[in-house]
Amino acid sequence: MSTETLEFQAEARQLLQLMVHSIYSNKDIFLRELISNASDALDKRRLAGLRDDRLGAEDLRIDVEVDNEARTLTVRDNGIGMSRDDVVGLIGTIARSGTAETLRRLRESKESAELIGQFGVGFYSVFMVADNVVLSTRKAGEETGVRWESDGGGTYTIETAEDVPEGTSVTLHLRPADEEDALHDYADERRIRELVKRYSDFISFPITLGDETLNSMKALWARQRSEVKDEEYREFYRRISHDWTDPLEIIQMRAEGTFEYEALLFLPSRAPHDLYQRDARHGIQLYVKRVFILDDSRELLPDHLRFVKGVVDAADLSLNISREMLQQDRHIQLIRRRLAKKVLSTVKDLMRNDVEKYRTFWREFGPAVKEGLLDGAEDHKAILDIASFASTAGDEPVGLADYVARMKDGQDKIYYMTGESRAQVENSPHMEAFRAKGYEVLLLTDPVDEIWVEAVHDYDGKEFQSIASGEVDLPSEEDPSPEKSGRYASLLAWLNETLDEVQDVRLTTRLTDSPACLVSAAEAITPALEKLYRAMGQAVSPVKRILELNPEHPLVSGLNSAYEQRAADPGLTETAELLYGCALLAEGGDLNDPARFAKLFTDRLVRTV
Ligand SMILES: Nc1ncnc2c1ncn2[C@@H]1O[C@H](COP(=O)(O)OP(=O)(O)OP(=O)(O)O)[C@@H](O)[C@H]1O
Repeated sequence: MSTETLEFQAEARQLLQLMVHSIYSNKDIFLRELISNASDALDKRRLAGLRDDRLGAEDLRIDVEVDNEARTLTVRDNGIGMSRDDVVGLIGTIARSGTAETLRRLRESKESAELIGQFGVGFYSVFMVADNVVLSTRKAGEETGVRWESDGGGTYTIETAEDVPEGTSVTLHLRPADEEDALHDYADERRIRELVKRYSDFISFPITLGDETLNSMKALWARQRSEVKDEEYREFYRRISHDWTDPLEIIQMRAEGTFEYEALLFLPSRAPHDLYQRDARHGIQLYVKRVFILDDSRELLPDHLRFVKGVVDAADLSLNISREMLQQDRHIQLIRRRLAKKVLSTVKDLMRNDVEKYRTFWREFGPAVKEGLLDGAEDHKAILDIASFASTAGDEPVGLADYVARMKDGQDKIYYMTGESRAQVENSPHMEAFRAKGYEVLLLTDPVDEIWVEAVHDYDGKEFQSIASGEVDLPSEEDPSPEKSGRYASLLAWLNETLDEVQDVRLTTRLTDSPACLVSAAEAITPALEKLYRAMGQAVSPVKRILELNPEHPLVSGLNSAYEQRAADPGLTETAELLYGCALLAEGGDLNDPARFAKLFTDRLVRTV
């Protein structure tokens, strides 16, 4: 058979370069990557066998062989194998999205090694320890096999091979050991034994070296928590999550009775890069009686908990269950509800007992969890219970229960303001009276906050109230006196007519230092939400807002007197425009015509110098 020489795809080549000139400290991990791939291939084979007798295989296993003389190490499985196209497409290419980005991060990052596994580039890690690699494989059910070989440079060779058994074997020609470079002697059986035990003990297929089985094969989720070492959990987490940081929290569950299942879940300690991408992978694998069935099982946890990783092993499902069937299955829905509850209650415990961990969790995943406030009401209360928000009360985020406990006498609402940043919200004029009177205000600055506050009515019977929309009714606050309103009546009417941008002009007690602010009508959408809808491509007609004036401010009272004396003065119209513009700028809004504002403003300044 003729041998073909092919080039690695450009990104793959770059990645190989990184591996060959590896500066990563932990080169041991190549073995775990190979075993992990072999185990995946065995899972696929077992599943294929369940669905098609011809693909079944006895004695699924992973064999490791070392040849000290030849300095080779082979990892062989009798799993699903690969066709020629598979080899070219999967091994010669990095097919997953985000590769360019990954490479950039790999090059720049100090924690580079931690990124290798995350993006499905595991196989290439063999070039950290080998200067030549041969992969022989035959796909289950196919007649002929394939032999692939590369030294990790720009090219590889590929040829048809007749005498290859079903499954895959990968033979590494090992580079000379160099302890200084943390390149150990991987032809040393003791080392191999130790590495398999450390990294791959829980793999559910036997991993053998000669006659010896190296791993215990115990499914971690079926073992008592007290029997499992933290290190074993961490390794397992790494395998299923491709995240090299340790998990934040481990959750183990077991349900007995009519419908039995076991679950082992992990809360990661940092958000994956694709958390907010629509096609982001979910982290739950489904097993049925220890047999791997599916990963990326979206049905097992609601979307807003998509970052949770782990395994669910259900005893009573059919091995033939498909994704479509999962969506319909009543038991699955039950599991989903229980898992979601358990995750939220675990976070609640952290909030009480381990604030550091809780804070990490909420910082990384809070915005995703809050998406759960937008759909069915099921977990609203549990989500609000574990939510925390920046607040005017201090630098640390506060929970709603704490907010409610601190509410002032007579206060019956939870005050909040949404916006793009803490500074913007905190310095906005709307905050003035609340600050002056000592009311705590929550500062909601995640984009999702704009939406959920519309959907959720109250917490613990206390209504959410935006301080930037509707009328403020601070307890014990009096409305601007009727007498004062009378004195300002003609100014208000005139401004209302003059300023096209506003829907109404009125007096307020909301302000102490600023002359004016803009508020949304109680039922209207906020400017931020308007912006958000536009960004999502929805047509929204511009929403007019209400200009509120502080009658105690010299600019407002002065304008009132001036208007009484010389209503026809065109300078007053400019003052009105400037007043409106200042109110918009103060809350971080965008002026319609910044050049005109700057000009009017400059003209005024000229008169003062
Ligand atoms: N022993 C094997 N048997 C069958 N297919 C394999 C084997 N090893 C690798 N492959 C195929 O090659 C693909 C690429 O492997 P690689 O290790 O580079 O990435 P991955 O396994 O997808 O991601 P990760 O290593 O991060 O889990 C695998 O997804 C799998 O389809």
